Amino acid sequence: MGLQCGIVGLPNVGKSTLFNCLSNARAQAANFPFCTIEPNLGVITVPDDRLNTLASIDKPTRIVPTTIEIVDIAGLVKGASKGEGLGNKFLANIRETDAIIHVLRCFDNDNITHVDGSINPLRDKEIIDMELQLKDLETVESRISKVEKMAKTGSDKSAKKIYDILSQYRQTLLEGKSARVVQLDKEDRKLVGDLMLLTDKPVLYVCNVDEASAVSGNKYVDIVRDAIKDENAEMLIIAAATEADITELDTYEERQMFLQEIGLQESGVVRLIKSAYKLLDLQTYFTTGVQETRAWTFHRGTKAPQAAGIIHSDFERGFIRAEVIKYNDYTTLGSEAACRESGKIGVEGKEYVVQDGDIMHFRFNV
Ligand SMILES: Nc1ncnc2c1ncn2[C@@H]1O[C@H](COP(=O)(O)OP(=O)(O)OP(=O)(O)O)[C@@H](O)[C@H]1O
Ligand SMILES: [Mg+2]
Repeated sequence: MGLQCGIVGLPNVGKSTLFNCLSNARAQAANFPFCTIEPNLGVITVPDDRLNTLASIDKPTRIVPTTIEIVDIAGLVKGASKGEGLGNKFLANIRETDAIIHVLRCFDNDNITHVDGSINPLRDKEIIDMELQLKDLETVESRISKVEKMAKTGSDKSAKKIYDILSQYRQTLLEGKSARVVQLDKEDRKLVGDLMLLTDKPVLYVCNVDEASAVSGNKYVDIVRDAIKDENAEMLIIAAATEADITELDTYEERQMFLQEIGLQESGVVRLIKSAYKLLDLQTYFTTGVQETRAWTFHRGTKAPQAAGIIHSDFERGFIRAEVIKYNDYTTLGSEAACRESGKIGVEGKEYVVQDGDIMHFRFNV
C-alpha cells in the first residue's frame, strides 16, 4: 500500500537523527541548519511477533514483513509558505505523505545551534503549524475563487456544498487552527479530498530529548503534552541521538541491552511504528504457506475484496471468496489442515470486514 510518513520540524531539531534510528538508510545528520535538502526516503519494516510465530509453523522460504515509508524532509522556517528557507518545494514533499511526524527539540545543548536562539518547543511547533496553515489557506482560497461564482448563482448543488466546506476551512485556518479540527462526514470529505491539505494530515509529535529524559521526559515534554491535549494527536518521547547510536550496534541482543540500560523496553522505532499504526488506523493480516509467510497492512474496516486488492488488483477484480483462519486457531492447531478438520476456516464473501491478525486465503478468477 506504500504508506508514507513525513518527518517535519524546524532545522537542526534532530529530524535526520530520528530518521537514522528508523531506517537502515543513512541520512547525513549534522549540526548545522538545512543539512538536509533533498528528502531522504527510508523503508522501515513493521516488527510483528505474530509473523515470526506463523513462520515458525510453516517454515517458508521467505518471510516478508509489511513496511512503512519514512521521508526525512528539509527543515521548515518562518516564511516557508512564502518561499523562505527551502519553502515551497519542501511543502510539496509534505503534501505527498499520509501522515506527519513532527519533531520538536526538547533537549538542551549549547553546542547545537537552534535557528531561533533558544529551546522552546511550543514556539517551534507554532511556527511550523502556522506555515502549514498559511499554505493551506492559500490552497483553500484559490479553490474558493474557482467555485465561488458557480456556488453563488445557485444552479449547481455540489458547488454550493463545496463552497460551504471551503468557507469552513478558511474560517478555521484564519483562526490559527489546523484543518484537521474541521469535522466532516465521509461524503463531504470526498468532495474536497483532492485539496490534500497539509494540516488535515494526522500528526504524531516526537519530543526529541536527551538520554536522561528518555523514559519520563522533561519540562519541555510537559509543555508539549499540555499544548496538544485537545488535538487528536499522539506524542512520543524519543532520545533520537542515543537511539541512533544504538542502531549502530551489531546484534539485536546488544541493542536490547543498551535500551534496558537507559530504562527502555522498546526502541523508538517500535514505539513509533505502533503509534503510526494507531494514528492511521492500520491493521495487519497475514498470508502464509510453504513459500512465504507475509504481513499486509490495511485500513481498519477494509472489506475482503479491497484487502485482496492490496496483494494484487486481479485478486480484487476477480474476487470470489476469502477463507479466513483466526490467528489463535492457526497457532493453537498448528496447520491449515488441522484448522480445516476442526471447522476453523471461515468462508467469507464480499462484505466481510477483515480483522487484525486474520490469516487470509483469497479465491479469485480473472
Ligand atoms: N536528542 C539529542 N540530543 C543531543 N543532540 C542531538 C539530539 N538529536 C539530534 N542531535 C544533534 O543535533 C544535530 C542536528 O540533528 P539533525 O541533523 O538530525 O537535524 P535536522 O532536523 O535533520 O536538521 P536539518 O533540518 O538541518 O536537516 C546533530 O548534530 C545531532 O547529532
Ligand atoms: Mg536533516
